[in-house]
Amino acid sequence: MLRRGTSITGKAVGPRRGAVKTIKPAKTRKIIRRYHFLTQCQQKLLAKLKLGPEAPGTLQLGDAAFLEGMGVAPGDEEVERLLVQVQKVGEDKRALRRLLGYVHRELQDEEGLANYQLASRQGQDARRGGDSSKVLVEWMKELGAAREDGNPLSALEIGSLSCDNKISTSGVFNPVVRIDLNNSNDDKGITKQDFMQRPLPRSDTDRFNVVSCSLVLNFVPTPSGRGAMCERLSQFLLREPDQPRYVFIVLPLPCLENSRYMTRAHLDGLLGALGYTSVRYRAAKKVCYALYSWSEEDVKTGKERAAYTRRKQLRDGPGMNNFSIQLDK
Ligand SMILES: C[S@@+](CC[C@H](N)C(=O)[O-])C[C@H]1O[C@@H](n2cnc3c(N)ncnc32)[C@H](O)[C@@H]1O
Repeated sequence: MLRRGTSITGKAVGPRRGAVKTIKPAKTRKIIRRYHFLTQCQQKLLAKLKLGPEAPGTLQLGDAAFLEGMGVAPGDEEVERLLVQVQKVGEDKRALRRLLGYVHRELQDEEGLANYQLASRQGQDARRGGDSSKVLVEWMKELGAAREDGNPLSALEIGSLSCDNKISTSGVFNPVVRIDLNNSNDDKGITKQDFMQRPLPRSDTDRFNVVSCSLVLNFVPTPSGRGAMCERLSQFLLREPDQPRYVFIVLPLPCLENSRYMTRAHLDGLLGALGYTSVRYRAAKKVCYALYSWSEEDVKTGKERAAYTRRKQLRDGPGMNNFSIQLDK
């Protein structure tokens, strides 16, 4: 289907335009779909151009074709048609950089991002009956890790969209440090920060009992980027002995159930190589929740880790996707 004409910039739905704070469900889905479509286009264009994720920022500083693409009017029919078939666009580097510029402009549009986040926040309820941290809180209580006696657990929430999610309101976690790549400007308790750029802790003061990574890994565009994110998670877990240490990961169900390169067992193995042990897992209708405990002594090297540094096809079938996570060699 040709997706055109609708910019994620949208109309007066984002917080920066003032009072309107809701988006109709159909529009919510449209905004989220458009954003994911653009992210995928960007990923494919970068791969074709053999460029890294930082390239748009550099090209923006003076590449003529890229800047020309940035100047194309949103919803341009010809460009939209090319984007839908981006794999088939030839190897003309100039044309590819022009398309990249077009996609980049829309992805960078602050109001569009605010709308995307607003849509995602609203989508949380529609998608899975509430925010995913409900499951995290439930599991922490089940495991006896949660202490509501005035000595709660600390948490880092990556990809936080709201200060009102259970992770922040249950009393099980305190403090909760919330970060997100973008910031919808209406939520003062969320710091705009790329987790991959967050300064590494020098002591346990900057580390946490729990790192939550809900629907974030699938947002990272490349397998090696996802691997790097997985690798980085444990840097933010407490080192002090006897402290609970967990990561909570939520993924769209098809990432594990319908991928050629990823299964639940493979994810457990990959995280196992990084020192994690699976303690809870639940597949819901559209997403899956997973909780892992971590221990520094369980970090593997050599062959056990090397098995996850290559993309290996695990199964195949019609309609399967290519989601994968790859560790650095
Ligand atoms: C689909 S939303 C999910 C939000 C929410 N956690 C949930 O479960 O619904 C993904 C969020 O992850 C954020 N994100 C992706 N990569 C990130 C990174 N490297 N650092 C911080 N936030 C990131 C994006 O900005 C986006 O808001």
